[in-house]
Amino acid sequence: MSDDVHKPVRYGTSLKDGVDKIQFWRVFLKHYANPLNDWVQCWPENPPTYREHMGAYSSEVQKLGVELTGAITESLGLGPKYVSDKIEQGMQVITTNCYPPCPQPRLTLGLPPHSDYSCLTILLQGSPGLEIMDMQDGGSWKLVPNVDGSLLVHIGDHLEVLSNGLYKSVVHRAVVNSQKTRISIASFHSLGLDEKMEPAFQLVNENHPKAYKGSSFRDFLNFLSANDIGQGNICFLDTLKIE
Ligand SMILES: O=C(O)CCC(=O)C(=O)O
Ligand SMILES: [Fe+2]
Repeated sequence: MSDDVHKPVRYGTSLKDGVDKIQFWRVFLKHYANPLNDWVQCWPENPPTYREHMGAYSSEVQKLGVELTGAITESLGLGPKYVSDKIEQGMQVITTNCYPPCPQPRLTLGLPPHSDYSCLTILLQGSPGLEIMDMQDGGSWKLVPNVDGSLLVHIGDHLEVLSNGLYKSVVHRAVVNSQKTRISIASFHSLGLDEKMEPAFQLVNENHPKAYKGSSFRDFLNFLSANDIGQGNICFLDTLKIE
């Protein structure tokens, strides 16, 4: 069990076990994954096929993350290579979330409302439980249907920053149920640990002044380690906004 958010391999039950005030109905395993050869030997040895199977999944989903980032920067008029090479060399964190059945699911959450710090998150869910906040419907929670074999893609905080607010990061949470264990696998794609994400200068002008400060993945980890985000009153993106 580790509450040090800077560790490259962590498992635990809450966001920061024993530190955060509110505990959530989740166990997780979280580890770095890119470049695979640098990290795979730190991953769990059991079950014996874990490294092989998760390694194959991580590499494929990393390629998809690079491709999607290219398509998104192209849609912003920045060209497909604006950050995709940096994403290719950058951080990939894989989190496997396990939400056991909960006798009183209405009294807790699997994960509290949050947006991901990443540029992009690619999520595989085994059964429904992910909810997103629908800003076009007064901020109400909408359950994301589970389509077998499909992947879900979230815009993260760093893409909101890069686009100077044209793309919005998605606020989401995980709910639990009393019937069966739910598993999800999230792959977070970002720049290198110390590389700052800044709004693209091409998207900053008189009508759209720079709306966010630059920040790195390490800045996010420092924020996470200093704050209890499960209480719902503080989020990383808000600390980056320039009023
Ligand atoms: O389990 C889910 O559907 C959401 C997981 C998630 O939001 C996360 O790991 O950041
Ligand atoms: Fe998330």
